[in-house]
Amino acid sequence: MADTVRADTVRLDAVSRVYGKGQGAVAALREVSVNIAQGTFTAVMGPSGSGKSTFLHCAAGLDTPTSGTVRLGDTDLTGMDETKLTRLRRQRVGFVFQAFNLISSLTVLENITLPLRLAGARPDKAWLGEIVRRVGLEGRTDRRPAQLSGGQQQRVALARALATRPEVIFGDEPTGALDTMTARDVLTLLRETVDDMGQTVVMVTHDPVAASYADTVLFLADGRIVDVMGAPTSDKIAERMTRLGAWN
Ligand SMILES: Nc1ncnc2c1ncn2[C@@H]1O[C@H](COP(=O)(O)OP(=O)(O)OP(=O)(O)O)[C@@H](O)[C@H]1O
Repeated sequence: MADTVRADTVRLDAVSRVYGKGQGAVAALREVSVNIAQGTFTAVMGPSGSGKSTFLHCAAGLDTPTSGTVRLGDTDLTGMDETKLTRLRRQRVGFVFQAFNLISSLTVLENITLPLRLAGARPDKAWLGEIVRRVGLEGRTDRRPAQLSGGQQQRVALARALATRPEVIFGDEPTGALDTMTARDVLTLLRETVDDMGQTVVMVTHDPVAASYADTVLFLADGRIVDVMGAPTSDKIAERMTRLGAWN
């Protein structure tokens, strides 16, 4: 597949995000440009305050850049009103957060199908069965989130993110609340969605081991992409982060 040309799923061109005005203004992103190809797994790392969350929020249509453009496939998000952005996020983007963000009064299956119902789409039973099986939740779909372990809850969140067949899944520290072994299971699942299902995943993380599951690691410092690493290993990532002063 090395000679296959992949389309870009997410594309940022000269994206800047400035919070506040005048003397107190903070440039969280400075002219960031990056293309993220379909069917790839990208990790975003950088010291605290380097702009990782801002990057993710701008790329996912949760925040609007001060300047520059963000594209999802052929769609330019710049200038979209909140109603259109909400629809786009529901139908074309999946999210996995550190805190799982499941609804405690709903069953596992109801949580998984919630984005579909919000988007007014009819759940495709075969597809739901496939993702429930993939994330290893067979036989648990009638439970409530509180009856599941943290790792199982994050699997529900991943299944929920996959339910609408999104063009991209954004993860914000998706393994941040999990113990090491459980985190590895969830990372393996994310990796499999990329390798087996052609999913595109973009994940912010502080953890070099988590980032090593990606194809590419983007390093942010002071609002800029300062390095891009292919074929990452946790040692190479940790060394790069040390040079960025992340752990001083
Ligand atoms: N709503 C806001 N108002 C003002 N400044 C903000 C706001 N959100 C973020 N910032 C500033 O923008 C910069 C980048 O923040 P961001 O949260 O994107 O960094 P981060 O790399 O995700 O940090 P962390 O690893 O600590 O979560 C920081 O200087 C932060 O203080």
